[in-house]
Amino acid sequence: MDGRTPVSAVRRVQELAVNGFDPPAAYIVKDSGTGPVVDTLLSVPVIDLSILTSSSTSSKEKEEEMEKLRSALVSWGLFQVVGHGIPIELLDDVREVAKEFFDLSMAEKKRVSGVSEDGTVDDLEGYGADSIFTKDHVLDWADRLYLLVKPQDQRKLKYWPQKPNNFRELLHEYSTKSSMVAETIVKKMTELLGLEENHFISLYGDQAIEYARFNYYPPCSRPDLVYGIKAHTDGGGITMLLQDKEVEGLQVLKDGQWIKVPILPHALVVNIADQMEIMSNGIFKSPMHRAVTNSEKERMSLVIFYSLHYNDEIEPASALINETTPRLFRKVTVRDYLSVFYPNYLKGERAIGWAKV
Ligand SMILES: O=C(O)CCC(=O)C(=O)O
Ligand SMILES: [Fe+2]
Repeated sequence: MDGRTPVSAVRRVQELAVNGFDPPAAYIVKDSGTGPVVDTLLSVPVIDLSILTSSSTSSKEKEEEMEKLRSALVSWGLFQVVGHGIPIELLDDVREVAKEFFDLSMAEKKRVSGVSEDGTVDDLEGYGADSIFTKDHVLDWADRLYLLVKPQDQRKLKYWPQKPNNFRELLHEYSTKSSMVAETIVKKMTELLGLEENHFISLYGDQAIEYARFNYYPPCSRPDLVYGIKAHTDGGGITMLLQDKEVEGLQVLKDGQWIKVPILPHALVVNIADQMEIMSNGIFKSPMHRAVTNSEKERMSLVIFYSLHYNDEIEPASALINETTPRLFRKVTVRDYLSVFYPNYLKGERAIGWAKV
């Protein structure tokens, strides 16, 4: 990473938003604006995880829920999960503490920033906004707090806010509980693919990588011209997202149409990411998704990314490859994949083509 001085690295979108002026050119989308979301009868699948985990549900119910999960993974790559077992109070508390963090003064927030005062991006972790690698990528209307959560001994606590004072504890607790949910879901995915139970274990084992990203989207006077986060797929294995409790914004691309992901206040949104698309030989889809802003209300989301370790090699499971379903992807290291992924992500393009055979 070189040390150029991008406007967004010095200023935060929150600072740009307070004056209510039109967004600067660097944030404005180049095509014809953010465009309409099609009204459709299609609705994002909702999976009740408790049906799959409880000993008191019948095998018929379990089969039906597994079938729903299979169809969600194959045709959407994104679904909402209820019955996940994370206490509602914890979800509310972690959202609240994150909101309190973004409400702190700019000086206080910048104490946990990976960006120096002169705008040099020292570290992608910490409080920051989009980092600029190329001049031509359009900036997102968002500020972020990005923290490595696992492996635990690699946490950079200097970027973990000490204010609000229960922030660290709540993030730790939330991420521990959400890892367990991720583990359950990944095991069910393994079962659906007919693979050996531990096939994807490195997604949540000791060496797995887990990042938390708090996205803060200030209101924008021209939501028709900017994205909170531009269309992208995620680069990890799977992603778990806690939406704002009141303000919508997330959309997923399904069969060429952008579809809103409605708010279910205590559900988690789970999406497949690129590593899993590769390992499942394209059976599970890593969907394009994006978030839009609005002119009245700030919005926040908390996203946890689960990735294999950088040194791991990923490739389609051999049991999924045969004469009728040929191998779609090469063997690549996670490190190489992510190094191709990131510049593409910033440009709003998919990287997965690079890993195709
Ligand atoms: O804020 C959202 O709803 C989407 C965030 C997201 O997709 C991401 O951080 O990768
Ligand atoms: Fe995402």
